[in-house]
Amino acid sequence: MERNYISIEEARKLISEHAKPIGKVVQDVVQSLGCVISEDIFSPIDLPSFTNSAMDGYAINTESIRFFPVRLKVVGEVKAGETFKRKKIKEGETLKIFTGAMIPEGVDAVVEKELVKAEGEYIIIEKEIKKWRNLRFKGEEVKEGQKVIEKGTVITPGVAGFLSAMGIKKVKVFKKPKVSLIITGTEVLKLGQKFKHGKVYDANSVSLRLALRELGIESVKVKFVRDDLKMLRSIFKNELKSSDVLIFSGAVSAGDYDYVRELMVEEKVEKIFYKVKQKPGKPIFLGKKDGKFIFGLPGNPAAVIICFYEYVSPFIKGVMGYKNIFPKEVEKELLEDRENKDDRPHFLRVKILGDGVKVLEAQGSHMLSSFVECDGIILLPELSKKVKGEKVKVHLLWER
Ligand SMILES: Nc1nc2c(c(=O)[nH]1)N[C@H]1C(S)=C(S)[C@@H](COP(=O)(O)OP(=O)(O)OC[C@H]3O[C@@H](n4cnc5c(N)ncnc54)[C@H](O)[C@@H]3O)O[C@H]1N2
Ligand code: MOO
Repeated sequence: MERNYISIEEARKLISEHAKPIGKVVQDVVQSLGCVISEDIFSPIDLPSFTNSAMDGYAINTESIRFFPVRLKVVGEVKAGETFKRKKIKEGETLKIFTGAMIPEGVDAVVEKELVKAEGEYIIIEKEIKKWRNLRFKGEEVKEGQKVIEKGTVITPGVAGFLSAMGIKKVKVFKKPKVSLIITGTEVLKLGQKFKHGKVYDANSVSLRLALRELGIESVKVKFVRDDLKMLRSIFKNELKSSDVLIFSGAVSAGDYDYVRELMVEEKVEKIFYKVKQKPGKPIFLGKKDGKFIFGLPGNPAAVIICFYEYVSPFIKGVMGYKNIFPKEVEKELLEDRENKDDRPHFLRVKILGDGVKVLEAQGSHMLSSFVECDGIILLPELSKKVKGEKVKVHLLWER
C-alpha cells in the first residue's frame, strides 16, 4: 500500500540522496556563471606575474638616497605593458612610472606623484620613502603550480575574473541538466492568447523558466498539453529522450483528469516520493526512469514556486555539483502571533523588515500576489502556535 505522505525532512533527504552530478563538460569561463568547478585548479602562472607598481608616480632606489628631501632627475618613463630592459636608474635619477607597470632594475620603491614636487626635469621628494613602498611583488598572491580553487567551487563573477587573470579560458565543470517543462491543463491559456471565460493564463511555465534561469539553466523546452493521457504520454516519451529533468505542472492530484500519476505508473517510472505533508504543494511527485528524473508539481501556481525553491532547485543544484543545495536561511523575529490549526506544516510567504518578518496576505496555493513583496518562506509546523518575537528561520528565495 502507498503511504499517504512523507515528511518535509524525508523529502529533503531523498532529494539529497538522488541529486548527483550527471557528467562533466569543458566550459568557456565567460559562459560559466553559476557552474560548479569539477576539478581542482592549479595556477599556470605567478600572480602578479612580474613585480609592478601599485601607484602612478616615480620609481626610485632608496638605497642610493642618503637623506631626504632629495632632488632626482627624471630620465624616462615606464608605462603599463611595456618591457624596458634598457631602462635602469643610477644614483640621482628616477623614472616616471604608472600603476601596473613593470618595476625596472635597480628600483626598490615607488613614490606616488602626490608626494613629489615637479621642477622641470627634476622632482623633489620631501619626506622619507621606505624601501618596498608601493611595490606589488611577483608571485606574492599566487605561485605558479599552486592549487588556487577547489573542486566544488561555484563560479561567481569574482571566480571567473580570477580564472581569467590566470589566463584560464576554459574550465571543467559539472554538467547542467537539460530541462523540459510539461505544462498540463485544458484550461491553460498561453500568454498572448485571447482571454476566454473559464480559462486561466499560464503562470507556471513563466515562473519556472525564470527560476531555472537564476540557476543558469538555459536549455529549457516548454510543452503545453491538454488533459489527455494519450497526448501526455507521447510528450513524456519524447522529452524523456532529450532532457535530463522533466517537470510537470498540474494534473498530479486526485481529479479524474489528473493523469500524471497514472502515467508514471503506466510508464514504470520508479517512484522516489509522492505527496509530502505540507501546504502548499502536497501532491508533489519525484520519480526516476532511464537515469532521468521527473518532478510532478501541482498546478496551483504558488505551490509551483514554493516547490521549486524547496525541492526542484536543491535537486538541480545537486546535479550541478553544489555542496549546499537547500535555500539559504536567516533567523528573524516573527512580528505577530501565528497559529497553524492544520495537520500539515505550512510554508508561509514572508517579507523581511529589519530583524523581523511579516507574514504576507494571500497565502492560498492559487494566489501569487504575495510574491510581489515576498523575500522568503517560513515553515509553521502542523498544529502549532508561534508568538510575536519568537525566532523563525526564513528560507531566502531571492535577493533584491
Ligand atoms: N479531491 C482532492 N482534490 C484535490 C486534492 C486532494 O487531495 N483531493 N489536492 C489539492 C491540492 S493540495 C492541490 S495542490 C491541487 C493540485 O492539483 P493538480 O496538480 O492536479 O493541478 P491541476 O488540478 O491541474 O491545477 C490546479 C490549479 O492550478 C491551476 N493551474 C494549472 N496549471 C496552471 C498554469 N500553468 N498556470 C496557472 N495556473 C495553473 C489550475 O487551473 C487549477 O486551478 O489539487 C487539489 N485538489
Ligand atoms: O498542497 Mo496544495 O498546493 O495546498 O493546495
